[in-house]
Amino acid sequence: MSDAWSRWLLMFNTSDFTYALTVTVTVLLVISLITLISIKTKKISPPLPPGPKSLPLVGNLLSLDPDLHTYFTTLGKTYGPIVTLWLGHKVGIVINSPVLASEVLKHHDTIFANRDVPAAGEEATYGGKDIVWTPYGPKWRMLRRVCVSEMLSKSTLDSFYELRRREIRQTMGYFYSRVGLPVDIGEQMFLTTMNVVTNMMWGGTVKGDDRAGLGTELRLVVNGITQLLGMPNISDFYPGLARFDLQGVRKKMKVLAKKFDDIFETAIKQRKEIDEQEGSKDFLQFLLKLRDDKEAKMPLTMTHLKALLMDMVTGGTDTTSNSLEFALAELMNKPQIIQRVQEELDIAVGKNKMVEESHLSKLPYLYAVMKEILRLHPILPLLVPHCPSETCVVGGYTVPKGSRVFINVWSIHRDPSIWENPLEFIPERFLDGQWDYSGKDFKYFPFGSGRRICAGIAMAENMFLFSLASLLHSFDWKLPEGQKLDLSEKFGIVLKKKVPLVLIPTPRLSNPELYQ
Ligand code: HEM
Repeated sequence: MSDAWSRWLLMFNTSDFTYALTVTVTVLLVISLITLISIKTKKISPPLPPGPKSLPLVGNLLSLDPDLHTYFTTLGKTYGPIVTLWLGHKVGIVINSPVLASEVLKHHDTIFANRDVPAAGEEATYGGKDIVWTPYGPKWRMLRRVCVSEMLSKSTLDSFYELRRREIRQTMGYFYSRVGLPVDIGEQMFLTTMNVVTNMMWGGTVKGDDRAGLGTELRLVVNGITQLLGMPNISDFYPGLARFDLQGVRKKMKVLAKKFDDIFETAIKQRKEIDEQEGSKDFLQFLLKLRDDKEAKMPLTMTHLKALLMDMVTGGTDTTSNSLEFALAELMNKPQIIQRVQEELDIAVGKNKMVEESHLSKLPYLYAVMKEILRLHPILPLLVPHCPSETCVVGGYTVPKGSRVFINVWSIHRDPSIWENPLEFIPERFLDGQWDYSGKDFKYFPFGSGRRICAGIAMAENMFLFSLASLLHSFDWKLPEGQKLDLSEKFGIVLKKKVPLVLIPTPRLSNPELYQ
C-alpha cells in the first residue's frame, strides 16, 4: 500500500470500509471523474491559481497532510501566495499573503462573506442555522445583531462581571486545593470558560464533584465537534456521495450534537417554567422573548435559538481555553517573561488581593503576551473557510463561485518578511500598540476581518486576560519532574496542543484566605 493511500485511510478513518462499499465508491467516483474532467478541461480565463498536479478522480486529496495549516504554508513556498487544490470535485483556494487576504476579505468582502457549509457543520447546527454557517444576507444579519449588539456587547458583558469573577475564583480555589500536584491546564480552563458561557446563557454551572466529570465529558463533546468540523470529508468533496456519509462524519456529529441538544432542551424547559417575576437575566430568557416577538421583521425561530446556543458553547469555549493553554506553555519556556508579567501584576494588583477585571487596563505587558500568543498560535489557523457567492478575480487568477477558500492566517503570522524572528515568542513586539484585532491590517488578524470577523472578540479578550492574569498572579508554575515541554500543535478548525499541558501550582500570595 502506498504511503499516500495509507495516509488517506488514516485521515479519513476508513479502516472499517467493506469491500462492497469500495466497489460502490469506485463506480460513483468514475461518474465523478467524467464531471471533474469536464470542469477541469473547460478553459477558464484568467486561469485558476497555480497548484500541485492533481490526479483524476481524487484531485489532490491523496497528498493532503492532516496538519493542513503547515501543509498549506509549504504549498505557498512552492506555488506562491494563492494556490489551487482539487479536493475531489471541489476547488480549494489557499491564500497565504496579506495582500491577497485583503483582496478577499476587504475588496471582495460581500462576495466572500459566505460559507461553504460542510456536512459536519450542517449536522452540528440544526442544518446550518447558526451565525457561523448561515449565508450572508438578512438572516445572518439578524443573528449577528442579536449576538454582537445584545448578547456579547460590552455593556452586557460588564453586567456579567460578578459571574466571571466567581468562576475564576473557583478555579483558583481548585488549583489551591491541588498545590504540589499536577493539573491539566487545558481541562481546567475549558471548564472555567464553559461555566462562564453556560451561566451567561441560562444560569447553568458545573460545581463540586460534578466539575471534573461533566466538565471532562463536555470537553470531549466540544473536542469531537471541532475535530469533525476540521476533518476532510468525502461528502463535502463529492456532493453526489454526501447521502452515503461514507466516513460516518454526520453520524458521529449527530451523536455529539444530541448531547448539547438535550442540555438546551432541559434549560429551555426550565427557563419557561420560571416565573418572569423572578427576574433572572440570562441570554436564554432574552432569546425566548425575541422568539415570541410576532412583530419582528425577521423572526427568531426555536431552531435559530438553539443554533445560537450551540455557537456560544462551542465557539466560546474551545477557542479561549486552547489559547490559554498555549500561553502558559510558551511562558514555561520563558521564565523571564513570566517574571515581567508577575512584576507588572504585583504593581497593579499587589500581593494582598486577587486580580479584578478593573486591573486589566493597567497590564499592558500581559496584553502584549495575549497578542503574541494569538500571532504564534492563531487558534483558527485558516479562519472559518469562506466561499465566494460569484466567480471573481483575486491576484490575477479566477476564484470560481462555490470554491472553499482557506485564508492561512497562521502562515501570514509566521512570515519572516513581516515578522522578525517569527518563530520566537516575543511579546515586546506588541508593546508599541501598533497592532490590534480590528482586522484592518492583514499582517495580523487572529480574529479574522470584514463582515465575518469573530463575533466574540470582547468576551475572548476579557476571559483570556482575566484568566491568565489570575493564573500568574496567584501561582508559580512548574513542570512535573522529568517532563519536557512540548509545544507542538495539532490541526483542527480549532488549533490544539498535541500534548496536553500539565503543570504543578505553588501559591504566590501570602494570605491563604484569598484562595477561598
Ligand atoms: C481566543 C478566542 C477566539 C478567537 C481567536 C476567535 C477567532 C475567530 C475567527 C478567526 C473567526 C472566523 C472569522 C472568519 O471566518 O473570517 C471566528 C468566528 C466566530 N467567533 Fe470567534 N474567536 C474566539 C472566541 C470567540 C468567543 C468567546 C465567541 C463567543 C462567545 C466567538 C464567537 C464567534 C462566532 C459566532 C463566529 C462566527 C462569525 C460569523 O460567521 O459571522 N468566538 N472567531
